[in-house]
Amino acid sequence: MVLKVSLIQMNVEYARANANYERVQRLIEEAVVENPDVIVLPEMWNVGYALEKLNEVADKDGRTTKCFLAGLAQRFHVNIVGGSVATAKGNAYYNTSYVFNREGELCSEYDKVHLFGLMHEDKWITAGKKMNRFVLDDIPAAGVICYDIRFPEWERTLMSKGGKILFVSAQWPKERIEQWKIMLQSRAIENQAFVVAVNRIGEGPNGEHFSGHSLAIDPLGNILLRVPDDKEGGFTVNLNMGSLEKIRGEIPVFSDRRTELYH
Ligand SMILES: NC(=O)CCC(=O)C(=O)O
Repeated sequence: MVLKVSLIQMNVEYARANANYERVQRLIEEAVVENPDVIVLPEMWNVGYALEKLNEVADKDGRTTKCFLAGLAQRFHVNIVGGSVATAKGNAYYNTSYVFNREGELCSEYDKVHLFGLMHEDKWITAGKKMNRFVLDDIPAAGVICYDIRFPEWERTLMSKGGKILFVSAQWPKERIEQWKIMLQSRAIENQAFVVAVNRIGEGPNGEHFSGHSLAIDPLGNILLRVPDDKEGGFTVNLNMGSLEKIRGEIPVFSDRRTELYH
């Protein structure tokens, strides 16, 4: 079985939610022409890292985003791994990811677990405490957000129940893009899973340059798609899901684990 995935690499306008919703809608409308099975968005695409303005711009209970993404998923009959958005829930702010299936049903809600101090995320955002596993078109998958990829034990835990695709949404600066690539290839190889990672482009509030470099990687670590740096659009890749069982059968890293020794 081949799964067609469209990576939406896009600029994010600082604190301008309406402009960003319009941009996502336009890019999804363009991407569906290629008839993808899954669409993937970057991190914090509703307002960027507008951390000091969260009281004005965070999406209350994610209501606007959920309604928006559910509507697009249903309208185009496509699964959407909705990157993440800044949300306000109770008295706290979160970096929240929503996943919708083709019927527009919410499959997962995940609050980023590892907060990135270098971009002051930990001062403003509350860390999540739950996993992000979901099933799309009968394929078990998991999702993480940006800095989460530096914690291989987190991805291992998420993928240890048979996950076949790891989705990553990010705002990862160009200056560390080589680390991004190496870590994503490592997460693919060690979990024998496809990795689909979408990074934003454009400039951040503290002078960061985000170049994109979104990637789709196969379970052997080969790069299937590298989106050109600084290019905006939907970029589509085919994942041959059939290749996975053979790879997992030949080198059974999950069943060869010695978890009794790992303390
Ligand atoms: N938004 C993020 O979590 C950025 C993580 C990052 O840049 C890193 O180097 O890690």
